[in-house]
Amino acid sequence: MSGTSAALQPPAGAVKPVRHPDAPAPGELLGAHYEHCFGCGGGQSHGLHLEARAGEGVTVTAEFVVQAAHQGAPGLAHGGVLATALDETLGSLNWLLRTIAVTGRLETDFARPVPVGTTLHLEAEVTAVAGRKIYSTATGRIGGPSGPVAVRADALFVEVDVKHFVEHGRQAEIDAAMSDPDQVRRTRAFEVNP
Ligand SMILES: CCCCCCCC(=O)SCCNC(=O)CCNC(=O)[C@H](O)C(C)(C)COP(=O)(O)OP(=O)(O)OC[C@H]1O[C@@H](n2cnc3c(N)ncnc32)[C@H](O)[C@@H]1OP(=O)(O)O
Repeated sequence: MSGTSAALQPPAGAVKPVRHPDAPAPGELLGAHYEHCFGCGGGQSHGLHLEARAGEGVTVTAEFVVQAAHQGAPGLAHGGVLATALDETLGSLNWLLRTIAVTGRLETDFARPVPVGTTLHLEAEVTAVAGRKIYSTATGRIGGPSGPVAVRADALFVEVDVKHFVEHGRQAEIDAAMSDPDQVRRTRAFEVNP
């Protein structure tokens, strides 16, 4: 059963997403967009360390191994952590569009419990774009990439200007990210179209 509400139905006039010509080739790992991102960054010891890979069109696949630090009930992944894995995977789609966007709405179905030690196999795709609104969907499977769906989500991301981060982020982290001598890291911290 899907939890998709009317708010996540693309409006009339929505168009198919267009893969950016400079998007990573299908099969290529996207790498972390920001070292301190809880979803994908290597600098978060209890983070998800999710690894996403470009697919065909505007799709990605990703893997997340549930660690003991991600428990809710004994031996089981916390639902909020699973929602984070879906959010991060969906967010990584924006790198294929080369659009800076943030999650406006995320609707999640939890279909099966996910034990600690499980590899969650995630797939996500952008389904439609309407102005600044980006509609997308994702699944997380267990027992292999073709295993049963344990979690799924539908989302609306909203395109923002880089000012969104500069105006709202804490100054220390903004300054650190902006002054990174590595141009790629500086750019990807905010997923800005270079
Ligand atoms: C750098 C990449 C990082 C990726 C990390 C993983 C993704 C994340 O977790 S991002 C972090 C979590 N998200 C956030 O912090 C976002 C917080 N929210 C906001 O900043 C704002 O509400 C924001 C930007 C989403 C929308 O605000 P604003 O820019 O003023 O746009 P606004 O005019 O309200 O909305 C634009 C359109 O989206 C729609 N919309 C906005 N929010 C929603 C929502 N929750 N549900 C449905 N529709 C919505 C509006 O109805 C509007 O539609 P229309 O154009 O048809 O009228």
